[in-house]
Amino acid sequence: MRTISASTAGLWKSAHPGPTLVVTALSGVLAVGAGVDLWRGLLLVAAVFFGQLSVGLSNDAIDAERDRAVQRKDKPIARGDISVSAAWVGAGGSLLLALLLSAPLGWVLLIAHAAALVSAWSYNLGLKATVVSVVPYMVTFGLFPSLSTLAHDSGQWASGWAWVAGAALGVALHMTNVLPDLDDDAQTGIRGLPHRLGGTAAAAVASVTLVFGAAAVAAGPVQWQISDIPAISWLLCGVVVLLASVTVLLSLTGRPGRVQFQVVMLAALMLAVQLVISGGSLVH
Ligand SMILES: CC(C)=CCC/C(C)=C/CC/C(C)=C/COP(=O)(O)OP(=O)(O)O
Repeated sequence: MRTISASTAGLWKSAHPGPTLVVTALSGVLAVGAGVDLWRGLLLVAAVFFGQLSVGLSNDAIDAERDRAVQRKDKPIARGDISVSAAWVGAGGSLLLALLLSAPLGWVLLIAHAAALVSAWSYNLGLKATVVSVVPYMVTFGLFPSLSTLAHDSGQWASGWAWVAGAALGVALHMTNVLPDLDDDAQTGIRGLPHRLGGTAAAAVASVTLVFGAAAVAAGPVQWQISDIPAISWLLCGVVVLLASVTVLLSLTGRPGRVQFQVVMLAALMLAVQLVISGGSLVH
């Protein structure tokens, strides 16, 4: 019989803990940048955390058969550590909590968060195997900065540049997240956009979109007046260009893809921190 702690550990591992924590941290940093009150910020961070748990758990529940077929050692369901139904209960409960925690922040925020989650679940439910696999990532991450600005009392949508930057980072995340799984996916019939492009081209697209996202975060808040970009933004933009080059170089040298995904997540966090340090506003 499985112990409670082993099941909890399995559920946590199944929820894609790395991306869950990074996306949750991003919501916190952006909430600070948007000047959200402490209690509203905490509610938002908790809502985003549970929303991400629901995305990660449902992803593994849906992929269970395929992951078993290729004997994925990193998947608790495929290893037999937890059951598919446990993952579904966790995913459903987390989704409910995400929506309940979003509701006190206003109905526009609730709808925006629900839309971001529907988009992410649509990836899990089938879009991941199609040529438009990147679209849910663009929609979810395009909406993402607005979750922080809508959580503010003034309840505004984020500016266009923030949608563009979020969508661009979403593309980079998708392109690099699938890199380590290209062979397993080929065996189980998953042919999303990065699979069709091939590993090196996907890494190249990730690098270009990463740099584009960094440019939008640096120049967007100053209405693309290049001379007004603060020194700290230039500096962090330079670091992102370096990270983007590393992403391509790692692919060209045939290194395992997990590192590229971690590089993109690090860059996304850095860009959010840059926005806060430079005092850039998400709403103009
Ligand atoms: C739009 C969207 C899904 C946003 C969610 C943000 C994010 C990066 C979540 C991580 C969990 C996840 C669904 C990864 C993709 O799984 P996979 O099945 O491609 O890869 P896997 O084999 O590692 O589970």
